[in-house]
Amino acid sequence: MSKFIVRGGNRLTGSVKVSGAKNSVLPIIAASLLAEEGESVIVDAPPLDDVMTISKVLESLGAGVTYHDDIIQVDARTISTCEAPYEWVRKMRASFLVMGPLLSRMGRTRISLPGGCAIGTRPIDQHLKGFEALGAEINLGQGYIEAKSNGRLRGAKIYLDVASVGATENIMMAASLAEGVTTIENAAKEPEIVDLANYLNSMGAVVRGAGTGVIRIEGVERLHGVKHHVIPDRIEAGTYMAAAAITGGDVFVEGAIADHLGPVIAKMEEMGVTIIPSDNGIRVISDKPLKAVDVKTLPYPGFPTDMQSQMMALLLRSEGTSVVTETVFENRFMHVEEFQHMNAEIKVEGRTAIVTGNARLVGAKVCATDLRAGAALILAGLVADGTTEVSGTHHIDRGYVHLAEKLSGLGADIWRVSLEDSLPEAAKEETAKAEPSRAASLKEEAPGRFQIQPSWV
Ligand SMILES: CC(=O)N[C@H]1[C@@H](OP(=O)(O)OP(=O)(O)OC[C@H]2O[C@@H](n3ccc(=O)[nH]c3=O)[C@H](O)[C@@H]2O)O[C@H](CO)[C@@H](O)[C@@H]1O
Ligand SMILES: C=C(OP(=O)(O)O)C(=O)O
Repeated sequence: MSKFIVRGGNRLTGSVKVSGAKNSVLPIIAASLLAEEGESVIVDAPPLDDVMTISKVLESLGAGVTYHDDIIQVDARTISTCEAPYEWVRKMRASFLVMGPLLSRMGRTRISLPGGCAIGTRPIDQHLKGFEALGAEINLGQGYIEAKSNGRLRGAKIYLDVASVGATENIMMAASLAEGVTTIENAAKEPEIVDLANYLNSMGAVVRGAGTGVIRIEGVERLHGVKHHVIPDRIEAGTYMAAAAITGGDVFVEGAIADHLGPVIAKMEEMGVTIIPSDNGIRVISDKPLKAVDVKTLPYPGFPTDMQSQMMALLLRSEGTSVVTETVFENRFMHVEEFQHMNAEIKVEGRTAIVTGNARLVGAKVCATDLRAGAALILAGLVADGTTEVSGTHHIDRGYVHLAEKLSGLGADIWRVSLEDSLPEAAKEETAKAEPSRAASLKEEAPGRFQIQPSWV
């Protein structure tokens, strides 16, 4: 068990480097399953818990996976089963992305149903509709989904009822080895879709139109392993941009691609933040009071739902009242209650949250209910009076590499404590309440009891 401790009040300055995109690397690792020849080498793979989870899924299928210095190597020539176990699929929805590759390469697959999660029910009907259109027979039972095809999948025209990122990716991967041409209409347009298409194309696939609403895939007979560099994580970048903006800072977010962050940049500029994009990153200068703005999440190129909670933290510190509308997920306001523990005034009405600005945030014990909620609470902690303790760190570890270290590098007063079970209750209580100086001295007094959490590597 661990938590982040944040002491508010520091202005952030300096430079922070963005890691590879979680939402790119996960489908790309899944797509490596399609390589019947050669090894796949995925560079700039961030050492995230989600990356470990998908690697475990691949290993359970018989693939060889190694990780070293942000490089993942996958040998999928050795896959021996097409059944992905509950043990790993339950941990992360993106595990379901192995279904398309397995179905098209092996002609059959059985995968545990991915669970719903805090932010919404997250059905998979569009993935299954796509597989059926490609000729697969789908059966559901005992918590598993089975898909079978009689020979090769056959290309088809598929219209997605919602522009689902995961369904677009799963269908693109399945269609890459299908016979004939597949067209996905109302496809998702996210940069991660383009990254996956580039990866598939360098493996030998023929995918055209990624990044637009219509993607055309001409099936090929075989794909091979390649080396690929994952794009920088636009949501991690947006989170550090928000950290600079909320603290009145001046931060260079190295590696951030302005083209991928259009709506985030537009909203921050509307708030009065100066954004200077360059070839190798984005500089964010926040030297004026922030102005309230309204935000509505939408599929790309709209405002990303994965930045909604971080934006709400900023709006709490802006002048005026803002309206935040979440249209992508039906339950993505769980952070509101946690913000309220920090003295925030927010009223939720259905999919809309009315945020009262100029909040005097106070440090509190709060819980990350999902990945981005955790990031948003840390942002609020950076400007709160006193100390904020954010638990639920396993959510944050899914998507942020060395978050405390990166923020400390910019001057934030944040660190992570891990309480070993052996620590007496009284000491745990004391530490939980401790001021940083006290926690630091406890670290020295009891070496081994406190530690920076190791990453999975
Ligand atoms: C690993 C990954 O890339 N995760 C991202 C991906 O998730 P993910 O791929 O799961 O998100 P989707 O784009 O599929 O979901 C968008 C909406 O479509 C609905 N839906 C989806 C599939 C389906 O078959 N039926 C259906 O109704 C969902 O419930 C949701 O309301 O895109 C989301 C939306 O940008 C991001 O928040 C996630 O960070
Ligand atoms: C919702 C997210 O991810 P996932 O789809 O992996 O749950 C996210 O990255 O904010």
